[in-house]
Parts: sequence; structure tokens; C-alpha cells
Amino acid sequence: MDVVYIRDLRIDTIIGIYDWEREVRQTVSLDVEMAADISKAAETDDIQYALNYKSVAKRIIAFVEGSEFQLVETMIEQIATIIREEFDVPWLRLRLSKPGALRQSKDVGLVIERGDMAMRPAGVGAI
Ligand SMILES: Nc1nc2c(c(=O)[nH]1)N=C([C@H](O)[C@@H](O)CO)CN2
Repeated sequence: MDVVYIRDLRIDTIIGIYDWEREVRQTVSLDVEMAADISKAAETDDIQYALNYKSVAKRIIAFVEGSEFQLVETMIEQIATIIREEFDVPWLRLRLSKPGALRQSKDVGLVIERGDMAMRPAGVGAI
């Protein structure tokens, strides 16, 4: 399996458990790694056979911009479900971070893997 990825997709949204976080939009950053077989797209040079990272990004942006979650856990699980179900992705790895959420740290967040671990590409974990 190959990997189609999106790195540092930055989206402004309402996210957080504190009162002030319900009133101001914060930026979240998303890294996505999606298992995909790129062979047919490479052979045909035709986008219809590719996992279109622009389409995935647009869908994630629309979803996150319209959401108002308390926890990054809820947001990341729902993003994973959307990508898997709507784009037929058998395995994915997501990293969702809130830059600046913790004053003493560059960012905080979560990393999850979902789907068929047999489809997990070798050497995954570069992000
Ligand atoms: N595991 C989590 N811990 C915390 C979360 C979260 O979503 N998941 N959220 C917060 C606050 O909203 C924080 O980001 C504000 O600085 C604290 N811990």
C-alpha cells in the first residue's frame, strides 16, 4: 500500500472546554496519511483513479469549520469516519493539534490510526 498525505492543514474553528474557547475561533492543524493503491492513477495519469487530496481537504475544511466540539477526541474520530466512509480509505493515520493551546508547549493534540491494520503501509510514521 502507498500513502496519500496532507500535512499541516490549518483550519479555524470553535474547539475547547473553557468558556473563552466557546467564543473565539482557534486554529487546529491536521496531518493525514491515507492508505491508497496509486498504481492505476500512475498508469493512466487520470485523476479519476487517484485518491484526490484536494477533495479530501475541502471536505475536512467544510466539516471542521462548521463544527463546535469540546474535545479534540470527538473531532478527530469524526474526521476519521468521514474520510474512511466517503473516500473509501481502508486505513488512515491522523494527527490533530492545537498550536498554542498550552502556553508552555508548541502544540498539543492526538494521533490516531483507524481501519484495517493489514493495509497499514510499511515505514509509516514520518509525520
Ligand atoms: N485530552 C484532551 N485534553 C484536553 C482537551 C482535549 O480536547 N482533549 N482540551 C483542553 C482545553 O480545551 C485546552 O485545549 C485549552 O487550552 C484541555 N485538555
